[in-house]
Amino acid sequence: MGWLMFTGRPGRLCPNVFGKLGSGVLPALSAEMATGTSWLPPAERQQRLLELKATGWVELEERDAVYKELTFKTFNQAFGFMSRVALQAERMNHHPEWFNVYNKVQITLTTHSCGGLSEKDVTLAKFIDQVALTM
Ligand SMILES: C[C@H](O)[C@H](O)[C@H]1CNC2=NC(N)=NC(=O)C2=N1
Repeated sequence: MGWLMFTGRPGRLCPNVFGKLGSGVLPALSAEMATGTSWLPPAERQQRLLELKATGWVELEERDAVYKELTFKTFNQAFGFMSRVALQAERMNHHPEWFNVYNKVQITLTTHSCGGLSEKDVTLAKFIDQVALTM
């Protein structure tokens, strides 16, 4: 698996992140902010991306998403891994885009509702790393 250069793409604002200004000072707590599917503040985003890159995730250049390719010994292991991730994805209501051929699983994480990376992608990526360690 190749490592891509950090593209330096600034964090993008998720639609509705700042809702309607209630009192005029603080942003309203939007549904995205409450569920962890909103834009990550730039400093936090940079820190989380550093952590994910340290475990083999790469930022995609063509869209605001992270990608990782995992190789297992057998199809059974790959499918067992996918089953565990699928159950967690369903619990989180946050689903990976993925592709499997025999013992390889390619995973892309992004958040549809905000069109980019959110806290849920980071949480799911870290869960995926933990599961992969146990296979
Ligand atoms: C309607 C429902 O909330 C959704 O479409 C959920 C399900 N899974 C999801 N998965 C991902 N990756 N991003 C989402 O925004 C998302 N939204």
